[in-house]
Amino acid sequence: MIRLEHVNKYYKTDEESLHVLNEINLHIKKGEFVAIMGPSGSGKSTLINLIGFIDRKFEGAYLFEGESLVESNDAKLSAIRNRSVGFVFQNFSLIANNTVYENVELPLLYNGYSFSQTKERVSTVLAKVGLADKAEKHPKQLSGGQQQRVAIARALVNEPKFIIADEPTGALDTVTSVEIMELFQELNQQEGVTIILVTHNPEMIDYCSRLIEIRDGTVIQDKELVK
Ligand SMILES: Nc1ncnc2c1ncn2[C@@H]1O[C@H](COP(=O)(O)OP(=O)(O)OP(=O)(O)O)[C@@H](O)[C@H]1O
Repeated sequence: MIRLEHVNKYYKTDEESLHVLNEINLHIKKGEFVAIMGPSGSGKSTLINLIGFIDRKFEGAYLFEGESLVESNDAKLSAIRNRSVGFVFQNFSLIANNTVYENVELPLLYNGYSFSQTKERVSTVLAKVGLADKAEKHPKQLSGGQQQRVAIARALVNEPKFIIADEPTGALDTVTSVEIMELFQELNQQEGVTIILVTHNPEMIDYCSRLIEIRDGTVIQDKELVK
């Protein structure tokens, strides 16, 4: 599904050029649950921004479902991003003044769904993440773990091809982190959701099917994890 070939990325200033991704070759298949680990500054965010169609300024090829996106303009890339990828962040990124329902509904607003289709989809994903009874609450009335479940529901509501979760448990306590990782695992194993997880926490890789380690912009290890 995701194929990177000889990808190099530089951040250039007047004085210097920083080589942040160095000859990345990666193939991520549908249904995988991939952990990306590496020290701070190793290039993880740069890599997921590229995979998530946020950044298209790099050298090399990105083939998504066999199609090269290098020539796509910003409008086409946003359209692909909206229908292909759901994002989950460390800080949840929910809108405080909106209800849970309104937060989850947001990605659907641009897609021309009817009121009843929207309601059906939002109810389905809220049930999937265990929040069927919280639709009318506001984020601040929920625990951190529940807020992250709302963010996961929002990421899923458009039925994306894959999910990028950037340190999704970074702001949560240990027990809640386990619950969130179990939810990701369940979504991956039972619903076939493809997940790319960035984490600093080695305990999180127990839930994943593959580990990619990055150092100084280079993949230093890429292995399947046997359960
Ligand atoms: N917009 C930018 N302009 C210049 N340099 C940048 C920019 N964004 C990132 N960098 C540099 O690129 C390198 C890789 O950064 P990146 O954010 O991808 O690392 P990371 O592995 O995600 O780190 P962290 O775990 O701290 O989030 C770092 O040296 C960083 O300082």
